[in-house]
Amino acid sequence: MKLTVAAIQMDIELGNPKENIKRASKRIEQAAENKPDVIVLPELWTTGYDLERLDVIGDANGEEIKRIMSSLARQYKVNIVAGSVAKKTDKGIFNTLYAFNRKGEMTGEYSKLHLIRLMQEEKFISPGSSKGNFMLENVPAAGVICYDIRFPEWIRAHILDGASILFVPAEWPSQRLTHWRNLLITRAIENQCYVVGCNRVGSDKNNTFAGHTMVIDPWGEIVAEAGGEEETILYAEISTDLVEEVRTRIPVFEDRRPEFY
Ligand SMILES: O=C(O)CCC(=O)C(=O)O
Repeated sequence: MKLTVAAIQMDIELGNPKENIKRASKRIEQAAENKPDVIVLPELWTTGYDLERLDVIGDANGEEIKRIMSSLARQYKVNIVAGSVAKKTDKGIFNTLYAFNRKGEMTGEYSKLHLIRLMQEEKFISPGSSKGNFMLENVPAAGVICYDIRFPEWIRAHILDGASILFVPAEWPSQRLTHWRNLLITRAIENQCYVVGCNRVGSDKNNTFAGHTMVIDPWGEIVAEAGGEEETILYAEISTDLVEEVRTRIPVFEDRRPEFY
């Protein structure tokens, strides 16, 4: 099966959900003109890392974003991996990814498990507690968020649950671009899966962000990669047959020795 991905590499206006929702909706409309199978957004794209104000500008139970994204998915008959947003609940604020199918039904929800202390995320956001596997058409997929890719055991857990495409919305800073590119490529090689990393561009008061939205195939080859500064929509084709081919050629999953790990 072949799927076309459109990953939206956008700038985010700090603390301004209204403006960011307008921008992202416009980008989704643009991407939909090329009839991709799935559209992807970056991490915390409604608010940016305006952590101190998330209790005011976060989305109560994610309701507004779920409504808008579900309606866009239905309108354009496209799957949407709606990046992540700050979800306010009575148990705390979560950094939560949502996925929708072409009918606008929610197919996945995942709250970031690993919070990045370097950016003080843990002071304002509560960690999730479950995996991000979901079905994309008939293909098992998973979503994790940004810093999560530094934890190979967490990614492997999703792959062992069947995922053959890993979506990674991010707000990854430029100083660590080398880590972003190498971690994504390595996760693709070791798990013999597609990796779609969707990062933002632009700056906030603390960081400049790296862009370099990428799609990597299960052999570790870069199928498409955006630049580091421009807003763009990155298109790439995914072939699930290649996942099977690579896993047959080097049967890593059959050769594992988990009794020793
Ligand atoms: O791990 C990193 O270097 C960056 C992670 C990050 O920016 C995030 O999780 O938002």
